[in-house]
Amino acid sequence: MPTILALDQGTTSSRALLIGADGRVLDSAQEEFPQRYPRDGWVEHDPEAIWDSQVRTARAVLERAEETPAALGITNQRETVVVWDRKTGAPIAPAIVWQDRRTALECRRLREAGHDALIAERTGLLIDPYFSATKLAWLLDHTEGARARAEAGELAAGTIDSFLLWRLTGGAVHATDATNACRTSLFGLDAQDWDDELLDLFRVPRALLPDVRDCASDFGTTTREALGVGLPVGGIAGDQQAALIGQACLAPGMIKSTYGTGCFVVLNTGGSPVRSGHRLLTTVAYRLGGKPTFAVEGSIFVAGAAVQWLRDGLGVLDHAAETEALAAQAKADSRVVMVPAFTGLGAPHWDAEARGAIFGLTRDTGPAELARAALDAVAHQTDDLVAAMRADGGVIESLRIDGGMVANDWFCQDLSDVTGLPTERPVMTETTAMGAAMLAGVQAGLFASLDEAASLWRAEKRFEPKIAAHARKARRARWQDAVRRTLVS
Ligand SMILES: Nc1ncnc2c1ncn2[C@@H]1O[C@H](COP(=O)(O)OP(=O)(O)O)[C@@H](O)[C@H]1O
Ligand SMILES: O=P(O)(O)OC[C@H](O)CO
Repeated sequence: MPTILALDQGTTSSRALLIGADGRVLDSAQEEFPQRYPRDGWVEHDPEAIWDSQVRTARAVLERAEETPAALGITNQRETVVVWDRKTGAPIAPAIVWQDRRTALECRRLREAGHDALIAERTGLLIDPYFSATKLAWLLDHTEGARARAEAGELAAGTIDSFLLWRLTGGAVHATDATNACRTSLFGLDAQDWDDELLDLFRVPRALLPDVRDCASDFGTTTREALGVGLPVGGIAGDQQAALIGQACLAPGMIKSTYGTGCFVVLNTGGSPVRSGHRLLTTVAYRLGGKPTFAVEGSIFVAGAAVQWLRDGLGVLDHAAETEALAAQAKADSRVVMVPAFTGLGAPHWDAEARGAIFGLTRDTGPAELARAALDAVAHQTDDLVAAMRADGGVIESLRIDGGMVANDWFCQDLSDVTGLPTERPVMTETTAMGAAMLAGVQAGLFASLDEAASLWRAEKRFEPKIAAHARKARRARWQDAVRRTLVS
C-alpha cells in the first residue's frame, strides 16, 4: 500500500507520521523541543531545534518504513516567523512564535493610525501581534544589519513551513502555501498574493518573502542530505487548516475545533470570503487548482498551554494526562475560575495586554481545583467563539474535535456541557497530519480528490451535553464575569 510521510511541526513538538493510503497511521515519532520566554509576553523558538527535532523524527520513521513513501506533506504552527541567510541557510535570530506579544505597542500605533479597515478588508485579519507582519518587521529592525541585507535580497523569511521546505530541498525552493501566507497580514485574500500596500505599511521587503502556491502543489524534492531520500513535497497547509481537511470538513457549514497549545475553531464557509461582525478572522481554508475555499476562524492562544503551565510552571503535575483524574476529583462546590490570558486574549476579545488571573481561591483550593479550572477555561473560551459564530449567523449543531487535549475524556465531556453541543472525536485524532497527507496524496495521485480522501473519516466517540440549562447558565455567567475583570483594553 502506498504511504505518505506527514511532518507536523507544532508549537511544542515536532512529529512525523507515516500514513497509509487507507488513512491509517502506520508509524510515528515525536520530539518536544524547548520553549523560550525571555521577557514578559515574549515566546521564542530556536529554529535549529525545530529543524533538528523535525529531521530526527522524519528519519526515525523513514528508517523503520518498509517502502519509501510516495510523497511528503508539511503542516505547521502558523504565524511564527524565521528569517535566514539565503547563502548559508542559517537563521539570523530566534523564531518569534505566534503567541509572542512584543509588537503590541506597534499594533496599537497601527490601530490608532486608523489602518484597521484596510487590513481587515484586504487580509480578513485584525491588527494584533499574533500575525507575522509586525514580528518580521521587528526582526529586521532589531537584528544588526538585517533590514539592509533584506532589501539587498540576501535574506529569506517565512513561516515554519517555508523554513523547513527550504532546508528539506537544500535551498532550492523558497515557497509557502496560501493558508500560511494568509496569516501574515501581508497577503490579499482577493488577489491571493502578497499585497504591495501592506508590504509598505508593515515595512516588509517583498524580496524576503516566499512564492505562494496552492496547498497541493509541486514544492520540490527533499535532498538526500536532509532525509536520506528524495521525496516529492506535494502538500503544505497551516496546522489548523490541515485539521479542517483532516476532519473532512470540506462542505460549507462544517466546523472543527482543535485543542493543542492553543485552540482554534474553524468553520468552512465555501468559495467566497465571509466577513465576521464579531471579531473572528476570515482565512483561506485551502487552495486547490488556484481556487481558494475560505473559512471563519476563532483563535484562542492558551488551551493545552494552561495544562503545560500547571505541569512546568507550577509543578503540580508530572504529565498533562493527570488533569483528567484530578479534574474528576475537584470539589463539586469549587468556584475557581482561571482566565489563562498568559499572552493576552485572542478572539473574540483581542486584548494583547490582558494577563492571566485566577478567581475564587479558597483555603481548600488544590491541584485538583486548578486542573479543573484550566480545562474548564478552554471549554468556556470555545463557547465564546461559538457564540460569536452564531451571532454572525452561523448554524452550529456539533463540533468535530481533535488535538492533544481530546485524549482527555473529562475535558471532552466538559466541552460538551459548557457549549451545550455534541462533540465528536474521530478515530484518527492526528487530523493535522492527516490533512497534510491528504494534500500530498492528492498531488501524488493517490487520491482522486480531497473528497475521496475525506471519505476515510470516522467518529470514534460522541459526547452529549449532560448538565441542566440553568447550571450551564450559572457557569457561563461566572466565566464571563471573570473575563470582564481580566480585560485591560
Ligand atoms: N490528556 C491530556 N489532558 C489535557 N491536556 C493534554 C493532554 N495531553 C496533552 N495535553 C496538552 O495538549 C498540548 C499538546 O497537544 P498538541 O496537539 O501536541 O499541541 P501542539 O501541536 O500545539 O504542540 C499540550 O499543551 C498538553 O499540555
Ligand atoms: O501548534 P498548535 O497546534 O497549537 O497550533 C498553533 C497555531 O497554528 C497558531 O495559529
